[in-house]
Amino acid sequence: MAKVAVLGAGSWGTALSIVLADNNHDVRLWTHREDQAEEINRTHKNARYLKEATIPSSLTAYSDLEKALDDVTAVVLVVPTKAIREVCQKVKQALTRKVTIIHATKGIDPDSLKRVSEMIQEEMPQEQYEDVVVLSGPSHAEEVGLRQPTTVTVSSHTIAEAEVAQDLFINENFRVYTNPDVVGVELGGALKNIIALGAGISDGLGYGDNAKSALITRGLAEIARLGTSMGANPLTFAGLTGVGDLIVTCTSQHSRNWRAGNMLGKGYALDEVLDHMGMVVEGVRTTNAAYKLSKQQQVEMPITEGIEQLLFHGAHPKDVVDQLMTRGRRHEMEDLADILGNQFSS
Ligand SMILES: NC(=O)C1=CN([C@@H]2O[C@H](COP(=O)(O)OP(=O)(O)OC[C@H]3O[C@@H](n4cnc5c(N)ncnc54)[C@H](OP(=O)(O)O)[C@@H]3O)[C@@H](O)[C@H]2O)C=CC1
Ligand SMILES: O=C(CO)COP(=O)(O)O
Repeated sequence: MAKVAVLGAGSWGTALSIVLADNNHDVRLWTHREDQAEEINRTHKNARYLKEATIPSSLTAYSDLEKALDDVTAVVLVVPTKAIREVCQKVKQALTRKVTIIHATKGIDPDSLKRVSEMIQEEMPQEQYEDVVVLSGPSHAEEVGLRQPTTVTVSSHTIAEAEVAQDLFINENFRVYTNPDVVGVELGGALKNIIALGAGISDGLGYGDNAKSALITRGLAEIARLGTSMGANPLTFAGLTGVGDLIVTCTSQHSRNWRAGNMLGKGYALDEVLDHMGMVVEGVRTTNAAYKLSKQQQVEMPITEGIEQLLFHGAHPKDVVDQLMTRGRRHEMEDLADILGNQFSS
C-alpha cells in the first residue's frame, strides 16, 4: 500500500482516485475548494464533476495541500494545463520528501509551447522528484468511475518510474501499459482534443460518419507529422494514446471537446460554449499552441489551422470545411513517403 496524493478533484482526478483507492492505497484527493472536500468526505460523491460514481470511504479529500502531501511517495497531478505551473509552485513549498510525479493532464501551453511534463520539470526542483510520468490513453472519467474496462499508457524517461505508476494503478478494470516515448504519448493525448473539437463541429453541422472518419484519419496524419518533427516515435500514434484516444474522444458524447465542438457547429459562440460546459475544454488552448508549433516546426496542419481560424478569428464552421475539402491535391501517404523514401511517390 502506498500513500498517494491526487491533486485536482475534477472528473479525471476523482476517477483516478477511485482506481487508486480500489487498489487499497492511502489516497488523498486534494481540491482547492474547502466546501468540495467537505462534500466528498461527507457524501462520498463528487456531485459537480462525477455524479454517477461512488467514492470509496477509504479515500479522504483535503483542501489543505500540506496535509494532503504529508509523507506521500507519489503525487498525481490532474489539474487543467493552465493550472499546472501554479499548482507545481504550491507543491514545491509543501513537499517534505522525494516523490514520483505522475501527471494525467492533456494539453500544451500556448504561451511557452511546452508539454505538461516539461512545465512540471521547469517548475519543480529536480531533487524533489524521481521522474515525471505521463498517464494517458482512451479513458472517459465517467466510465472509469463506474469501473468499466479501460486501458491507458504510462510513460517516462526512466522505465522503472513508469513501472511504479503501472503498479499503482493497474487492476482488473484498469489495464496499464508502459511506453518509453514520452513526447509521443504526451502529444497524442493533447492533440487529439483539437480533432475531437473538429468531430463535434462536423456533427453539429449535420455532416455524417464519412466526414468524421476523414477527420479522425487525416487528424491522425497531422498529429503524427507534428509529433515526429518534435521527436516522437510515429508508431506511438498508432497506439492507445493516438488512434485509441482519437476514437474515444471523437465518437463519444462524454467528451467535453466533442460537445463543445458540437455547439460551435450549431452556431453558438465560443464564450457561450465554454460558459455552458462548466468543465475544462483543453482543445481550445491546445489548438492555439499546436497552430504556433506547426509554424515553428514548419509542418502542415490544415485541420488545426482551420479550427484556429474558427475559434479565434471568426471563421464560419462551414467555410472551414469547404476550405479543407478544396485544398490542392495530395498523395494520401505523403508523410509515409517522407519516412520511407521515394517508393511511395508517384
Ligand atoms: N475527464 C476525463 O475523462 C479526462 C480528463 N483528462 C485530462 O485531465 C485534466 C483535468 O481534467 P478534468 O478533471 O476532466 O477537468 P474538470 O473540468 O472536470 O475539473 C478540473 C478540476 O481542476 C480544478 N482546478 C482548476 N484550476 C485549478 C487550480 N488553479 N488549482 C487547483 N485546482 C484547480 C477545478 O476546480 P474548480 O472546480 O474550482 O474549477 C476542477 O476541480 C485535463 O487536462 C483533461 O484533458 C484526461 C483523461 C480523461
Ligand atoms: O481525454 C479524454 C478521454 O480519453 C477526455 O476527453 P474530453 O476532455 O474531451 O472529455
